[in-house]
Amino acid sequence: MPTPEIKICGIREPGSLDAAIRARAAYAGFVFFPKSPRNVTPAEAAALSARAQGRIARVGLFVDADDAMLAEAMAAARLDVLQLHGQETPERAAQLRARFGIPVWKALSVASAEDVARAETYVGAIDRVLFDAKTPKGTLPGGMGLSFDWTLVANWKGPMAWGLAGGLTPDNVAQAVELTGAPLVDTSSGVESAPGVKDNDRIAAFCRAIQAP
Ligand SMILES: O=C(O)c1ccccc1NCC(=O)[C@H](O)[C@H](O)COP(=O)(O)O
Repeated sequence: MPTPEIKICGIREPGSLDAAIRARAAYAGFVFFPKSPRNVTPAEAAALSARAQGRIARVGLFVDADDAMLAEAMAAARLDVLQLHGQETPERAAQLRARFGIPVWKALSVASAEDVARAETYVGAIDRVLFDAKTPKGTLPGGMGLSFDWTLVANWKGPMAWGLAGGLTPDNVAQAVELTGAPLVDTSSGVESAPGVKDNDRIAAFCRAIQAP
């Protein structure tokens, strides 16, 4: 089985970015969502983005963001990928993909087979679906350290690229990859010491757990 690509999400500090790069993660995620403990301002993202340039791909994460917020973040942070983590419809995803001309990923929250099947409705609108855990009403729509039943996406053969997120840690990511065959894994709280505080040793351990020596 090929080694999955790795995305470390919710990076706010240069040291965490460097740790992700050293650990050979493919993607660094910057969260543009003021309610998140991982939120970055466009100015903070611009500095991180400059440091990341050419070393790791930059994913901007948004939750039902309006056009003005997206445009400001895009201009500041020179993002490589747009990740939509709210209730964005296929039409909205397609519109943003056309407007910004970069790949769009859509996170879908999963608790049942029907949730997984919703990916089909995004064919032609997105470049990758990220299956993430459903979170309780009134909490953040991601980054909560919750996982879902991985058998729902085991060896998923859908019409687009995909990735697995939700509750992945250095201790369980190898098992998750073994069970699902996910081509990309995404973690945030699993490599933190507190909400919004990345732990460089955990970033390294997470990547090591699924990479060939
Ligand atoms: O991380 C956040 O704070 C966040 C806030 C709002 C929407 C999504 C958010 N994170 C999404 C991610 O990309 C996470 O990596 C994914 O949900 C998995 O999180 P975790 O279970 O903490 O690894």
